[in-house]
Amino acid sequence: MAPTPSSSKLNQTPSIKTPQSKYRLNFTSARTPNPFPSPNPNSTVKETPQAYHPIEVIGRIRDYPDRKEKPNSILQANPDSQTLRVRADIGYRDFTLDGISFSEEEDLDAFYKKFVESRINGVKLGNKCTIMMYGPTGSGKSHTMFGCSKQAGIVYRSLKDILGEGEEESEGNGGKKLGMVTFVQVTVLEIYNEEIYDLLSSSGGGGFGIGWPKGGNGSKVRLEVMGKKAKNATFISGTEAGKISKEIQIVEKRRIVKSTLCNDRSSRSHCMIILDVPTVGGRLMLVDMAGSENIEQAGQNTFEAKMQTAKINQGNVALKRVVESIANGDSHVPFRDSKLTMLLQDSFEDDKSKILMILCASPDPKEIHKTICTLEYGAKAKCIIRGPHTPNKDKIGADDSSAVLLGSKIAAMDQFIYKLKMENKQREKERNEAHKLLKKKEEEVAALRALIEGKGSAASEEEINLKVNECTGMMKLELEKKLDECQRMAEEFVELERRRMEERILQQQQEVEMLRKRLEEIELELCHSRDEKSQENGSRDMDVSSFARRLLGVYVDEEPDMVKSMDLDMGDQETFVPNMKCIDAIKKSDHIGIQGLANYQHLNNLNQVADHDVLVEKYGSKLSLSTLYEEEEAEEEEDKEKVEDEEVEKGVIEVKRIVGGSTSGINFDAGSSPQKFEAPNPSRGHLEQESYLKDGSEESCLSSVLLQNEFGNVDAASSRRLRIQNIFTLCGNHRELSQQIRMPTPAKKMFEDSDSHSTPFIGHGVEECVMKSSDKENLPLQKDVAALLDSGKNLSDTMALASKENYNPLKEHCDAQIDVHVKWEASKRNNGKFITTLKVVKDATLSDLRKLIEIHLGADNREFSFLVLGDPTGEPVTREKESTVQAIKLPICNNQSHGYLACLRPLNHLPLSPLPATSLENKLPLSQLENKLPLTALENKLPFTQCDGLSPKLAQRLSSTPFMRKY
Ligand SMILES: Nc1ncnc2c1ncn2[C@@H]1O[C@H](COP(=O)(O)OP(=O)(O)OP(=O)(O)O)[C@@H](O)[C@H]1O
Repeated sequence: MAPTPSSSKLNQTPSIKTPQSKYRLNFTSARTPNPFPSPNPNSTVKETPQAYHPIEVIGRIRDYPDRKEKPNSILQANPDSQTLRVRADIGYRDFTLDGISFSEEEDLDAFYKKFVESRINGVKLGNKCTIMMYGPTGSGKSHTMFGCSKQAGIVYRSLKDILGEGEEESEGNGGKKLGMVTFVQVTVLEIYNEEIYDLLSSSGGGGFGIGWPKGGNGSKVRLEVMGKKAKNATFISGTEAGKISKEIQIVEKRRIVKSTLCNDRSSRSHCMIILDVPTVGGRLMLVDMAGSENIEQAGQNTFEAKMQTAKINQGNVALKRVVESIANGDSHVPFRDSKLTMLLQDSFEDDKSKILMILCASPDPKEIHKTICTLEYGAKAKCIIRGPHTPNKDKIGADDSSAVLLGSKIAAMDQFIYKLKMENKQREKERNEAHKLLKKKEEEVAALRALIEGKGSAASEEEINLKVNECTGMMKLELEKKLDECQRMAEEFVELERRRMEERILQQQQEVEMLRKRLEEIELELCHSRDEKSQENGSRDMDVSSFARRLLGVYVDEEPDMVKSMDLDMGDQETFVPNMKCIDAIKKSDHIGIQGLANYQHLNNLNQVADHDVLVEKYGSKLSLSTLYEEEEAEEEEDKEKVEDEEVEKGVIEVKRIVGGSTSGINFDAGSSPQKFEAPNPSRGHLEQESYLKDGSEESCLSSVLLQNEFGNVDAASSRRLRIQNIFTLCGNHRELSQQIRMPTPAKKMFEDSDSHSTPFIGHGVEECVMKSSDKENLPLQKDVAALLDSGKNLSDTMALASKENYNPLKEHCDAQIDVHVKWEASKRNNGKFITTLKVVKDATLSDLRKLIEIHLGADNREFSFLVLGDPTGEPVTREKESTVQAIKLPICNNQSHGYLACLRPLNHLPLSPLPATSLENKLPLSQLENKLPLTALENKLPFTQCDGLSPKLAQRLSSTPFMRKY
């Protein structure tokens, strides 16, 4: 067992084991003198003027006088009488106390005098003292406090000391009696189960020695604690110690006691006797505490006993905590944990109060554990140090540290304050700047207001104008940018279109060139065909050859002086051209309505004869040839001159035969040369013409007139007549051309869709006109014209009449017959060449129509089949079905003339025409053609079929070219 530090070394070495001993040790040198001198002369406690131990601990070791065999004591006091050694089998443990007293050695009187009497003397002097009895049950606490029959206890002795027994002091004391305090007030309280009972008071009555109950809590008065004292506690006062002591002993019997294993009459409550000395203000508190044993050790097994023991221990434990707290220097001392500590608070806090703790212990080895606990408790209580004025003065060091801490805190706060000040200055500076800025803005606002309100609208107008100018400038810039962009885009577009047009023109030029070459081939083919069939067909081939030459001549670069105009005011030589038209019109006449190729050729030969002979005579052969052919071809024609001369001779013979054999209005001098014609006899004009028509001859009297007029061998009347005849013809031509231009959309569109733009449909109108002119039904018209000529009316009236009357017979004629326009089917290699227009009866079938077409085709005949255009199947009509299909089933191409379209599909797939599928006019925009005046030589060379679909202006120009109307 570790030795307990000796109390004797308290002032020398820090032997105290309590945690807060360091604080206590720091002030050992500043101890104040003990105001209550220890009665024990052997006490080692040194009184210091500044600090002292408020609790003096004395050990009281009981004795067992009743036992015969005393147990070996485990307690042994050192020679200094301040160290108690607890011996055990395994060692010992020393406890330093303020005094040790063995009851065996010192009875109560000696003990009282040694350790208590001095305290009581202080009470008599007005001091306060608390004497507590602490120890386990059966350790002699009550015995020491109250004594026994043989010995008086501390209570009596104290009362005796305080009240005295009437004995006067000796003269050595100055003749002054110690018993000058004549009475004391005594209060006896019981603290049981954390309740305070007034043992001097009972419900059943009061007064000393009168009717006190023997026990139990039934008559006890429970008191409340007010502050640090029991409220309304009963006290007894007296001057006689014996009586009071007796009374105390009597009421003490009212305490709750119970028999335990340790004590037959174990006190179960704390008893507190308060002796107040009113005359001096002294107080003596005597506390007999209940046993501090453990519950198990007390043998309390029942629930009530355990609860009771717990309550008792609650007071002891609370007192123990208070002592420890004070010893540890805690800022809080748990006085309120129990009623006992609450009543003892003044004893611990009052500087004038002194505590004497008597530790009662048993030397019995069986009680060694309780003994050690008691000694430990006392040793801790002994460590309590009180300052000179307050019990917690030992916290000065902490205060110093707190001061340092506070100083550092203050410094930090100063620094923080400085920082705040700096920030405040910065913000103040910012605020001033903001204030200045605000003032400046306010001034600006005020100036603006003044400007708006005061200075009037002039300034505002200037500002507005300035802004408007700015906006205008910006908009102008944007507009210029957009204009530049548009200009650039336009230039790009124009350039693109220009390139496109150039490419197109180049392509068209190539096409024209190709067309020209193809025409030359056609001419050659026709020449060959003529050569081959010249013997069979005679003069007809000559006509074809002549026609081919004419056609070829169209595409020869025209001479600048070449006349192609239809102006009626031209000279006689200029009438050659319209006369050619008349001749061509006459060629078209046929009594069955079919364009007779033989008649056409024959009449053409007549033309050739007239042209050639007259021109040779008048202008020379070269000039005559140059108007019809190219000069280069003239050389070639010289090789064929003989053949042509034969043809001319045949034509002249034919003309002579016609004129001579008929009664035509044109009289040829049979005996004269072919170049000489007689003027027609107007009086016989009708008859001659009628006979001519009846004769069925194809030649027209007008042709004769033309020829006669062309060569200038006619008189003025005949010339006038000839011109009117030309007008008549031209009016018919013009009408038909106009009809073609006004052709309704379906029919026109049909031609366009069938890629038949190059179809010479305009030619149909001319032929039709000629046919009607040559028809019998046209006789009245021609008679009217003749009469008109005879009457000498002007040309305009004549022309108007011709134009007007020229149309009516057609309608009547169409009632019995229909027009069938025959053409080849258009393809990539074939442009849909127009063949002719045939007149057939309504009942005619395709088989009948085939016969006529084959006759018309003649040498160019080839196998073909009819296409019923518009048929969804697109299939041609088979040969077997042609006899069952009527011509009127063919698609209508002209609603006014009841024309029908017979489209032929070649079966041998030979290219009928080398013309390209597209032509220049079909590609060029109409507007371009209209505006492209005058026409170039290239355009004048275009075939007549190219006029179809063109604008009237352009078509008229093209159709006015006489060489282009026939092919
Ligand atoms: N020093 C002593 N000399 C003679 N007898 C004693 C002494 N101490 C105690 N006794 C006797 O021992 C018995 C118990 O003592 P006491 O009642 O004083 O114990 P206690 O500590 O008060 O116990 P409890 O706490 O239970 O009240 C008593 O009969 C008492 O007479």
